[in-house]
Parts: sequence; C-alpha cells; structure tokens
Amino acid sequence: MTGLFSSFSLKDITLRNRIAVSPMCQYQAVDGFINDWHSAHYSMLARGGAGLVVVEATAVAPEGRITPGDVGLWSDEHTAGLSSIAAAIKTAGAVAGIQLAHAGRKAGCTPPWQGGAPLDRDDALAWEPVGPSAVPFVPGNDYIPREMTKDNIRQTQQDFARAAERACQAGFQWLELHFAHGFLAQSFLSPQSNTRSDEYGGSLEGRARFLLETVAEVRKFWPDNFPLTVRLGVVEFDDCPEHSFSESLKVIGWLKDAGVDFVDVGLSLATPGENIPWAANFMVPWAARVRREKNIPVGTSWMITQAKEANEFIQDGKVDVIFFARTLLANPHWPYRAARELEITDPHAVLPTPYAYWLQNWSE
Ligand SMILES: CCCCN1C=C(C(N)=O)CCC1
Repeated sequence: MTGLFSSFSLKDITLRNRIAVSPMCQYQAVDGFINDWHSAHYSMLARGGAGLVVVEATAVAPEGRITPGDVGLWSDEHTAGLSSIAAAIKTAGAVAGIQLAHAGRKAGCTPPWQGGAPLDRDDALAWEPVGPSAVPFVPGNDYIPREMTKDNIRQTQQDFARAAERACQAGFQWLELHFAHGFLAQSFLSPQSNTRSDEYGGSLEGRARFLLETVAEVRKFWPDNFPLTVRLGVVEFDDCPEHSFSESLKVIGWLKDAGVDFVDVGLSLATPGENIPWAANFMVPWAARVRREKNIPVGTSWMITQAKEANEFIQDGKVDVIFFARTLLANPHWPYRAARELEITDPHAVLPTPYAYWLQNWSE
C-alpha cells in the first residue's frame, strides 16, 4: 500500500499512516500549564486514528506566547503535564509530536475569538513583544516590538534548546520548530520585518542565521534518531512569490545541512497584507516543489479535506505526510471515514479495539 494509509518511517520513528494532526492552538492553558481541556482534546484526536499528533504551538519563553493561554515548556514544571499528553497519544497508537514556538512581534494578543488583537497595555497579563527589529506587524500600529539584542537572541536560542530537551524528557518523538506564520523565526527571515544591519539581518544568510543557529542548539539536545522538523513559511504571496520561494529553497538546503529531517511546508504570514490564494489543496504544489528540488521529506496543510485527493498526493510522491486541522476538529474519527472511502474496511486499521470491534461489518 502506498497511499494515505501506508506507514512512513523517518529516522527511528514510524507513523502508522500519513495522517497528522496539525498543531492547533487551543489557548486554554494558564501560565503555560496543561489541563483537562488538553488531555481530552489530544486523547480524542489520537484515538481517531491519525499516525502523528502534533501538540499545539508550545512557547519556549513566556513572552513568546501568542496569547496568555498558550501552552508552555519554558520551565521544568511544565514537563509533567506534557508527559501525560505524550503518553496518551502514544497509548492510542499515534506518534507524539510537539511544536515549539516563539511568537515574536505577534505575541501578547487575545485569542482569535476575542479579536486576536494585542492585549491592552494596562492588562495585567500583557507584556512587551520582541522581534528582530522595532517594526510592528501592522504598519503604523503602535504595538511595536522591542529590537532583540544579541544576548536576547542567544537566550531565545537556548530557550528553544532547553524546551527541546524537556520535550524529549516528556516522551515526545517528533519535534517541529515553528519557523512560520510571521512568528519570531519567520520574522527574522522576512525582509518585511527584519531591518537589522548586523549579522542577523541584511543578506539571506544574515536573515537565516537565527533559524540555523537555533537548529544547531536544538540539535544538541534532541536525539539524532528522532525527527527534527521545521514548519517554514516558504512563500510570501506578494507581487513576486517566486522570489521568496527561491530564498526559502536556499534556506531549506542550509536547514537540511544543519540536521533538519523534514519540512512542514507552511505560510509566511509575515505581513497582514498577504494575498493568500485560498483554495482547496493550494499549498500542495509548493510542497511538492520543495520535496523535489531539495530532496527532503515534506508535509503540508491548508484546506486539504478529501481522502481520495490526499491519497493521490501521497501516491504521486507530492508530499509524505498531510497535516489536517479543521477536518479533524470537525470529525476526530475522520481517519476511519477516510479509510472506508479508500476501501480499507477493517476498522482496527485506524481505531482502538473498544471502537473497532463494534464497527466491523457496520455501515450506517
Ligand atoms: C488562517 C491563518 C491562521 C494563522 N494562525 C496560526 C497560528 C499558529 N499557531 O501557527 C495561530 C492562530 C493563527
């Protein structure tokens, strides 16, 4: 079998199928700590049959949270809660992944359902965001990040490394560094947000330095036999997407040389004005180009909802893993539905025994 329900091995880790739960912020944590919401949420998704479950953007420092409700792994105290999440995912038969993040100049906001804007300056939970340059995400806005010093940069790189070490201690076996969506690493890479004149800005090498040095530090603490991956915004949909894509291909080559095993091909979202060509499966061609041109395993997401199409993307060698988000929120047992649609009739292929037993020879 070569499609959506074929296994996928990377380093010493094997996914039972090509379906991954995309990291989806829940904004339900307090001071970064896991609670019952997360336990039920991740157990539900893992029992639905995905091969990989990636825990939501997990902040490597308090000021790196998108909202005060983000999960954190900036202290040893956070490890226990995430250990229980990793264990629940693995017990359900999926590989436990986690996304480590720092939101940079997009940090310190309310959740999307409260508008997603920066917290009021006088809110007790608010903090000053940081970034490569004192350039606000929204041009002209007065929510201006503090320009990071080189000591700040080094500290943040260590924060990523220590969080990776904790993630391994917690039992995670797939690591995704969040280098997309206009968050800190992406904001170093994009000339829209990085106007530094030191070695962390200017040329592509300069703008990529934060990413490469962060990978090098994480590499010291993340086991070599477990996948070290990045979610990278590979294209800025401005007046010349091919330019940012060609830069991204160079950066991906450097990341691969630095020890990155897999790229989760994502969006840049470095500026609010991007003209994203929203459509079904619209990132698949970009991911396929990365896979072909850089000879590195890739995944992607964004509006992929149909089992037969997803199956073909895998069979045709366009992508190796597909990250589903809203498709799985809408139906956590979607993998079971997808399997039936692809004529995989044994529910034990995707569901745990207490569910699968009763669904054999069942059809509504
Ligand atoms: C539709 C664009 C969604 C971009 N977001 C990404 C997030 C992320 N954690 O990558 C947090 C919420 C918004």
